[in-house]
Amino acid sequence: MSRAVLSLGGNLGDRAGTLRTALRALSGEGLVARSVLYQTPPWGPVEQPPFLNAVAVVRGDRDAAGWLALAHELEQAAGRTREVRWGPRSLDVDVVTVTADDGTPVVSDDPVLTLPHPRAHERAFVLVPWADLDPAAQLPGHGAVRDLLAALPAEDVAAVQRWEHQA
Ligand SMILES: Nc1ncnc2c1ncn2[C@@H]1O[C@H](COP(=O)(O)OP(=O)(O)OP(=O)(O)O)[C@@H](O)[C@H]1O
Ligand SMILES: Nc1nc2c(c(=O)[nH]1)N=C(CO)CN2
Repeated sequence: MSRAVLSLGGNLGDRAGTLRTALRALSGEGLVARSVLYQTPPWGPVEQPPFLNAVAVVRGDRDAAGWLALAHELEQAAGRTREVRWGPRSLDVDVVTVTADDGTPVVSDDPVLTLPHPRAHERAFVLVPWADLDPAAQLPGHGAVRDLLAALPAEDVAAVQRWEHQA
């Protein structure tokens, strides 16, 4: 058994419908908790519409590769095609962390699955929903999620806004 933190986001089509469908699918995959949906400005160099983002915690029989496979299944079910890096998409699911049941974090520098996710610590669209869901969350190798948020520019954090009030 392992526990994974997943980041979900999308900025094309029916964003809320797509995210809620993916979160419903996670209910059958050991969903432990999920954040509400947040509206977030696009992170990265590509000019594009705002995203909706959420974070989910799942626990089940899968190993790290199994959580990545699930992430890809959810993206495919949402009709995702891979085009521009960091560009618009109907659904992106990233594996942020995987933790074994004894608390050991999975660490990997394999480009097919890098863990913890190498950019999570600098993304308010990941850290805000994650801290909301689990105020004591830790990102292995980087420390407390709340401290990482405190280190980001305040305007980046403030721009991540609760879009629905109840999950
Ligand atoms: N922790 C991870 N979670 C998801 N994908 C990962 C991870 N580590 C490596 N990858 C690999 O990254 C590849 C590209 O992923 P994707 O197209 O979602 O990138 P992106 O969303 O544009 O960028 P980013 O990874 O910065 O969010 C995937 O095919 C996957 O194998
Ligand atoms: N706000 C926000 N920005 C992004 C997102 C995302 O999910 N949310 N995903 C991206 C793909 O890598 C690039 N930029």
